[in-house]
Amino acid sequence: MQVDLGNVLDTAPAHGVSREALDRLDDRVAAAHDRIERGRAAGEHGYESLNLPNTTDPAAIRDAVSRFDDPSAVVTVGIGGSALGAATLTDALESDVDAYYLDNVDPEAVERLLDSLDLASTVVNVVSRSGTTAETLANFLVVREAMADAGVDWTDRTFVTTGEEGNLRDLADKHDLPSLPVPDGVPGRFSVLSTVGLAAAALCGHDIEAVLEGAAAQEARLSDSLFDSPAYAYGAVSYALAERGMQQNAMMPYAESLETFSEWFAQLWAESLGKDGLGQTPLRALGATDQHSQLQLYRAGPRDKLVTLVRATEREDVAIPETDLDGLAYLGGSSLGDLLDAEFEATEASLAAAGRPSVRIELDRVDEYGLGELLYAMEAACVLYGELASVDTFVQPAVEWGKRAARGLLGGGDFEEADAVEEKSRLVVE
Ligand SMILES: O=P(O)(O)OC[C@H]1O[C@H](O)[C@H](O)[C@@H](O)[C@@H]1O
Repeated sequence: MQVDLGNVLDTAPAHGVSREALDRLDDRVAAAHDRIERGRAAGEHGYESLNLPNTTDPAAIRDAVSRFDDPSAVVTVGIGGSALGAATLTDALESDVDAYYLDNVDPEAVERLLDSLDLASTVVNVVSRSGTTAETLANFLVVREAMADAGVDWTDRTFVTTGEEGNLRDLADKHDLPSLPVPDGVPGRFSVLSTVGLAAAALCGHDIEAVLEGAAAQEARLSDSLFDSPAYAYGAVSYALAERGMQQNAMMPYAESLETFSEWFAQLWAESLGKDGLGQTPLRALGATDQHSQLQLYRAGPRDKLVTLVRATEREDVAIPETDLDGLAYLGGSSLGDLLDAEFEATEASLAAAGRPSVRIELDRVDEYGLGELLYAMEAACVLYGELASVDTFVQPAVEWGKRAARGLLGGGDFEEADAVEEKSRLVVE
């Protein structure tokens, strides 16, 4: 994996993040790296996430799921970091096992999925670090009822990944369900390289060892200079640009297989860095599709965006047939991959021509190793950014207000937040 900052330097006159600015920032990167390494060595909360390539035991994961031989489908019931990491992996990789995610409580979507499944050959993978998340527990109760209605013993088809306490752990213990622990000191959005993200991938037959090898390769590149670490190069440039007004970061992979990765990145970046009135808003985009949807704004709208362009340099390809159709001869004889690459490079150059910064991230392939590199590098980039911005990267207190309000509205407790919902003013136009 490599990170190319060339476009940032080419557009430096428009935003000020020049080579000299990066040289000046590098001393702060060195200090941040030192803090990160001390946190990792001490197994401190959050920093422990960057130790996962060495602490996750893939054999234990494989052993725990081994009882489920040859499922037709895996339904992961979880939300946020308990679903998006696993989904990034299974949505990016091919498998004979269908992977689905119940990470919302939209009744029509839940019913549509359950009606489509052969529950007798489906594994239900329930994931919750806290074991108390309302959406996850509600969906699990619905899925369990559906299995009963289908004459399926839910205890035969359910796997649990959760913490040492909470409703889910109690349920797993009571019914002796196969389960895995979640690692201490690893927030959900940083947990893809642990049991949380890798159990579903293992159930789908993916090479989770290769995912960890890719992650370890990027861990080995962490250094006291942004110029020696792709992860730190990305984190430092994202921070420097945000400091100079690039308050948004459009994650735009040129690979359908990385579309879910953008959703995972959005949680990682938003929940980690959106603190104390600071942060960089992650936008989800897809190349080449969103050239025809978002590029107008990125190129000619407010000068407040970094665009992150991601691609694999090796992929399967499809030839474009030769044609005698007027005006289309230039397409014939090339390939869809050639066209995708041309669009990628044209978008990058188009942004540069308008003084808009972009960073190019290139993987060799979108395979388990490449995904491990990319996921680890983004996590390390995020941790570095948080150090440079002096925010508390590993907590997310702002999500609690809404949880208490929702719980109060459902009668789950006496919460003043629920009262605030009731008292909210309305201005309805019909
Ligand atoms: O894994 P769980 O405890 O169920 O939490 C699931 C998600 O919900 C929380 O509200 C946090 O915002 C996320 O960081 C977390 O990943």
